[in-house]
Amino acid sequence: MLKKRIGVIGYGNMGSAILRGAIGTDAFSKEDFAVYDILSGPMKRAEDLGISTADSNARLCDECDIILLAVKPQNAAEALESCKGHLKGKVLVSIVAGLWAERIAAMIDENVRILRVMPNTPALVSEGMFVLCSDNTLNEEEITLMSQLFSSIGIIEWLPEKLIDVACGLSGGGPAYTAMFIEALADGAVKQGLPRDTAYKLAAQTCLGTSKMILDTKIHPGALKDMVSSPGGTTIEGVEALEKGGFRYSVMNCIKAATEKSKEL
Ligand SMILES: NC(=O)C1=CN([C@@H]2O[C@H](COP(=O)(O)OP(=O)(O)OC[C@H]3O[C@@H](n4cnc5c(N)ncnc54)[C@H](O)[C@@H]3O)[C@@H](O)[C@H]2O)C=CC1
Ligand SMILES: O=C(O)[C@@H]1CCC=N1
Repeated sequence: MLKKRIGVIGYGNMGSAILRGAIGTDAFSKEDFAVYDILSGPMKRAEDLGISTADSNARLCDECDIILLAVKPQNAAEALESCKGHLKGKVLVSIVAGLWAERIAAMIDENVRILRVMPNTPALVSEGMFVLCSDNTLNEEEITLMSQLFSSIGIIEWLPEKLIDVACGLSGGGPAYTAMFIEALADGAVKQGLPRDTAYKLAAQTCLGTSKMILDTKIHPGALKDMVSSPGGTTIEGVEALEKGGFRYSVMNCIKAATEKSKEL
């Protein structure tokens, strides 16, 4: 068990993915966490896993040293309001998209050390991508603990806060775009006669293997593409079809749209 307890405000998609990912590792146990959610469903899901729950955000803050804010951007002000007077001297880790640390500090008006983090849902299977904000007010021990928490369930990267919006556009939302790509690959294969379950398996493992090659061998993505595309072969036919459909332009526009939205939130 850790010396510090982590309280999670909002046990939804992301809060539960982080928590369930972390308690599935050797580094953390259920006793290291507590949860509060305004809805009974998420509270019951946490309790069913043996995670302790508090009866309010204020009580959760009193019981924990580090508070992970994992509510939707539109609920952040209300959640922070309910913590007022209970955060002094604590660490607040916010995963809320588009909510700058300065705004959080102004909302709580207390002596709180703040860290922004941009996570993603593959945390649930310990393959998350976490961008941690290097402009923060944590002490060395807290930075070590946060690095330990997030690297137990994925890869971490420290970036200045001005780059968190683009990280939100790329890795925060990326699982949705990747899942759409996998679905589209599978649809294409189903059209060509492959059974659907087999098509999902082939598509997902192909994305997993390609990602692993890029991360492990550091091969340039363009070199990997060239390695597969034989002259006059099958793959270059597919590459041409993707380019005709504006594939790269669409993907670049997707990241632009998501980044701009994060800036607007
Ligand atoms: N879902 C994702 O893939 C990612 C989400 N994020 C960020 O994570 C945050 C949470 O997103 P999701 O988990 O998708 O949302 P969600 O809607 O699945 O979960 C939010 C939870 O917060 C609870 N909640 C709302 N107001 C509350 C309050 N005042 N006190 C306590 N609990 C409260 C809700 O009942 C809900 O269970 C968002 O700010 C989002 O920007 C960041 C990266 C990826
Ligand atoms: O779209 C959303 O609200 C969140 C932020 C990052 C990924 N998903």
